[in-house]
Amino acid sequence: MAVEQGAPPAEAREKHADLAERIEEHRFRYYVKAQPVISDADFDRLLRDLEALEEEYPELRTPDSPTQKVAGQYETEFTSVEHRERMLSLDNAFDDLELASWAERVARDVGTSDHHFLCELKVDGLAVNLTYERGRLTRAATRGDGRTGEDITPNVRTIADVPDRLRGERIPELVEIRGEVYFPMEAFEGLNARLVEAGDKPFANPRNAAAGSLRQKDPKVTAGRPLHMVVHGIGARQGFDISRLSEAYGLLREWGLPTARHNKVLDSLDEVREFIAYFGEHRHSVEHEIDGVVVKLDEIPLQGRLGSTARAPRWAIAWKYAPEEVNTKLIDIKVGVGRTGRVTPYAQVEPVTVAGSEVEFATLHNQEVVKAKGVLIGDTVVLRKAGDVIPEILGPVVDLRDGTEREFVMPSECPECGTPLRAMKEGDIDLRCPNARTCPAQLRERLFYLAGRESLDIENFGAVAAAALTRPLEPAEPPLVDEGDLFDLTIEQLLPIKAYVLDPDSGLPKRDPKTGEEKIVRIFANQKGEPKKNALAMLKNIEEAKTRPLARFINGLSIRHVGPVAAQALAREFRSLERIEQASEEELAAVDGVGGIIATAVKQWFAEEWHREIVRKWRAAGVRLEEEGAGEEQGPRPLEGLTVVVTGTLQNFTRDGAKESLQSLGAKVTGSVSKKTDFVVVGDNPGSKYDKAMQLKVPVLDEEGFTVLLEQGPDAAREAAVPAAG
Ligand SMILES: NC(=O)c1ccc[n+]([C@@H]2O[C@H](COP(=O)([O-])OP(=O)(O)OC[C@H]3O[C@@H](n4cnc5c(N)ncnc54)[C@H](O)[C@@H]3O)[C@@H](O)[C@H]2O)c1
Ligand SMILES: [Zn+2]
Repeated sequence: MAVEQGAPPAEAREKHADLAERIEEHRFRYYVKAQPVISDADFDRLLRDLEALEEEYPELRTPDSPTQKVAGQYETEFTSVEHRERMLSLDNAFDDLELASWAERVARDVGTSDHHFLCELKVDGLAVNLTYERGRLTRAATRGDGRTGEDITPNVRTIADVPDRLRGERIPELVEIRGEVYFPMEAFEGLNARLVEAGDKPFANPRNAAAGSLRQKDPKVTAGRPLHMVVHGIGARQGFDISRLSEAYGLLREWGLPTARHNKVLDSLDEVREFIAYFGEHRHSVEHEIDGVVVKLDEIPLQGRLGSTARAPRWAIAWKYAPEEVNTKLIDIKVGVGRTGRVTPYAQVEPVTVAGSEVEFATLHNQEVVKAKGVLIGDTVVLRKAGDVIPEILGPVVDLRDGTEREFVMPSECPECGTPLRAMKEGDIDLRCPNARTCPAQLRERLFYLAGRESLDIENFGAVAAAALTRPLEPAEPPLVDEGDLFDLTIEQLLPIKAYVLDPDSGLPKRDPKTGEEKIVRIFANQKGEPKKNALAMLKNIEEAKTRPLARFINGLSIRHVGPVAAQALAREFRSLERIEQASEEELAAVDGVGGIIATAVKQWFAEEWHREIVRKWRAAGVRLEEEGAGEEQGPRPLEGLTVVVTGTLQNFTRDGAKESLQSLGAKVTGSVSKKTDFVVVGDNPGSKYDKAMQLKVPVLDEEGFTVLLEQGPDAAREAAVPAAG
């Protein structure tokens, strides 16, 4: 096809001008105000759109296009300073193809296959240039447009990581050190709380907090912020010859500069891919937020051979991970009631996709947290979903407020039963619904937990069943008014039940997307009124659950402060629920892993008549509520006296299951390896406990060896162990 050399159509010019203007505006808000109004991902998309347009109409790619510049040139209240060497941005790779074609270009243009990749983490903060002259910090500046930055020397001097003087040997005449200043995630909530308290604007995320904290007129304000720095580059230099960037970092470190800990020099692109994949998985085990990996050519002479474009070096590329932060609208703040009556606010946001899943709700913990975050209902907020963690709201985008936003008010009554809420003890921040027995929310949540994995592990019994059995739309009388009748449920009781279909995240009724009406269904019966398969399965599973170990029952009672660990300890010590009930507070408190607070909570629990009634009904239904071999005819305890540590993932046991099996045979299970440990059971990905065991020559059992220990005892297991003991 013949290339037409005509001028770009007016439409394209307009689109270009519009995009360019928007990008400049967002850069100003981001770099100067530290209050961006769109997410980085949305910003990157705008820039990519502009690039695509310029790809199509190269004439539009003028030197002052945002694609050709590091950032804008802004008038600010700081003095401008020239960098001795330009500070550049980075080109991005968003997929493997882009990474591979970068590597290919590098290989072709350096003219030698003898080169190395230096992989670094991409720190999410703001770029700073430090100038050291004869070892003294003489200037610190922001990146600005890459040639001229802002002089922020007094502010940077307040950062503890940044040495005022370099120490050690071979200190050069002059060197520019480039790095990233960041604000730690853990300190972020506290900062916003203080800002809101003082009537100031909160920040939307830690990166903006870093920029805002550093670009302060008064360096005393900066000094009060816990800023850190990581060094990731070298600019101009005199009297400092380097041939490999990685080696230069070693020297910088000796001088006292905060170089990165996770850098790695690699030979091949495949290893680079592994590095990228590894930190994609372990993103949150790094001490600062990262948004990608920067791959650099390690050989400095070869870097020089490749040079730079107006915007970025050709010898480096930034691999960006999927963003974990998005902007969305905070539609409402609602409250939920948990199984112990705790009432927690949660955010309902306009649904967004982040880190691969759709998010509609985010936790807010309690009314104090809502206040500390400084968010208002109606705000645009930054929502973060990191790995498996529950989504959370970082902060509001204050600059988008239009005055219609309103403050959240914590309700004074339970949203499900109307009982006035209160703190259960003085000093408690959490408010609770005191109506433990009949509050539908608490009962539903308790049942859900009782049937859940940590307790009786009843399959086919989830949130929907818990709600349907306790608060059906029909019949008027629910089959369960508390957990007492759980083991007496019959299929006849289940068939007529009609209930809302609940959203598992919010516990709220789902709606028909077409009519907007709440979905109502017969939960346990089909159209013909016959039992559904899962109803029968549920009843069968409930029946089977009667024989679960005692600890699981204790855990499932939702006694305050009693979780799986305390439940184990109580079961192990007393071996029947009856004996736990009869024990004095002192006896309870004396048990290893129990203590005073739990002992009091257990006594208080049994003091309630309706709680004792639950236990009576369960017994009457055939639940034993004792450990096998309790009482006089105590079963054999072949592992009595042994101390065992379990680490890593086993195929046929959960961690708890492995523990329970050991404890039921009399072994003590502990969390750390010492000389007194008799065996360490090791599954997949065991970590440091395995190393410790090897070091101390403690016998290590794989899963097969573990089975030998359970079935044949310690002597046989010692033979099956990995390092022959002794
Ligand atoms: N939300 C908004 O409105 C808005 C506006 C402007 C820019 N931004 C965001 O800012 C970023 C773009 O800015 P950019 O030009 O700085 O590009 P960039 O963040 O993609 O990459 C360049 C920068 O990465 C930093 N960096 C971190 N770790 C590094 C390492 N190990 N080695 C080398 N450099 C490292 C350097 O400071 C360098 O200047 C993007 O994430 C963009 O989304 C957002
Ligand atoms: Zn209630």
